[in-house]
Amino acid sequence: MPDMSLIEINDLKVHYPIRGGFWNRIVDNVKAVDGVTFNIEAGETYGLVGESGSGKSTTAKAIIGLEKATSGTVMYKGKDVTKGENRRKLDYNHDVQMIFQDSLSSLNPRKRIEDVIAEPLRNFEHLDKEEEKLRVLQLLDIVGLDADALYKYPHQFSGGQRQRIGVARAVATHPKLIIADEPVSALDLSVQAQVLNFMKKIQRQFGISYLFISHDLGVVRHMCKNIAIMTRGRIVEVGTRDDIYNNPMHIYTKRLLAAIPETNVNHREEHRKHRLEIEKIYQEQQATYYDKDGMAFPLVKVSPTHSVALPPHLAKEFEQQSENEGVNV
Ligand SMILES: Nc1ncnc2c1ncn2[C@@H]1O[C@H](COP(=O)(O)OP(=O)(O)OP(=O)(O)O)[C@@H](O)[C@H]1O
Repeated sequence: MPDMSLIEINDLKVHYPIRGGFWNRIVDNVKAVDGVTFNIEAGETYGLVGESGSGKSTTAKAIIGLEKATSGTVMYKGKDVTKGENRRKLDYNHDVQMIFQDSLSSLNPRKRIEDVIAEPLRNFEHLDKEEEKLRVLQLLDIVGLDADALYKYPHQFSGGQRQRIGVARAVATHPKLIIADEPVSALDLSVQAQVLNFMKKIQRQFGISYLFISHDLGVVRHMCKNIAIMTRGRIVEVGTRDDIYNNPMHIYTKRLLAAIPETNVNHREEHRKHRLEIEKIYQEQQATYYDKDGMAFPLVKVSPTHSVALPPHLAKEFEQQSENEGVNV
C-alpha cells in the first residue's frame, strides 16, 4: 500500500447560501470553495495561491474546522476531520495550528507575550510553571527574540517581530501541520525574508508541514515544493515549483506570474512590457478558460506532476495522450 499523505483534501466544497425575497428563502449559493482536491506530505510546504476572493482562506478554515464543509472530506490518519468527533478523537486541534496575516488582531492585545505563547501549552500540555517558562524561552530563542520579550505586550513589537511571535505560538505544541494564511503579506520585503527564513528553520528543526497561503507567487517560490493555483473557488493549475514557474499553462497562472514585481531595476522596462503583453492575452482569452457559468474546467493531467484546467479544445490533446499511454501500459 502506498504511504499515506499527512493530510488529504478531497473534493472539498464550502457553499454559502444567499437568502432573499419575501420569505427569505435560499435563492442562490456563493461557491467560495467548489471541489478542491490536494494532498500535503509530511515535512513539505504546499502552496495555495490566488487573488483575494479566490477561496483560499475558506479552504484553510474548512481544513482546520473553523468553517463547516458543505461536502467533501479532509482525511487525517485515515479519518475524515470535517467531522467534529473525529477531530476530537485524533487530537487534531493539537496537531494542526494556524498563523494569520494580521498578528496585531490575532494575538490578544491584553496578554503578555509569555501568556500568548504559553496558551496552547496550557490547553494541551500540563507543565509546571518552571517547565512552561523554559519552553516559552526556548520558543522565543528559536524565532530570534530575547527573554525580555516575555513581559511585553503585542503592540510593543514591530510587524515582523509579531509574526515571529505568531510562529513561536503556532509551533509551541509541536504540531504536524501549520496553516499559514498570508503570513508575510503585511510586512516589508526585507522583513518578509526574515520571517520566511525562521519558518524554514523551524520546519527543518521540527519536521512540520506548512500549507502556505498567498496571493503572491513571488513569496511562495522559495518556500514550496508543490503549488496549487486557485480562482473562483476552484484549482486551475497544480504542479511542482518547476511546472508552475517554468511551464505555466493556465492563463490565470501566467497573469499571476507576470504580476510578480521585478526587483532588478535594469529589467523593469522589459518586465513591464511583458506584463502588458500577458494582460492583453488575458483579456482576449480568459473567457475561453471558463465554462458558461464562469467556472474553471476540470483539471487535465499534462504530465505526471502537472494538471491544468484547460478549456476543452486544448484539453483534447492531453486526454488523447493519456488514453494512448493507458493502452501502452
Ligand atoms: N461567511 C461568508 N458568507 C458569504 N460569502 C462568503 C463568506 N466568507 C467568504 N465568502 C465569499 O467567499 C469567497 C472566497 O472568500 P475567501 O476569504 O476564502 O477568499 P480568499 O482567497 O482567502 O481572499 P482573501 O485573501 O481576501 O481573504 C469570496 O467571494 C467571499 O466574499
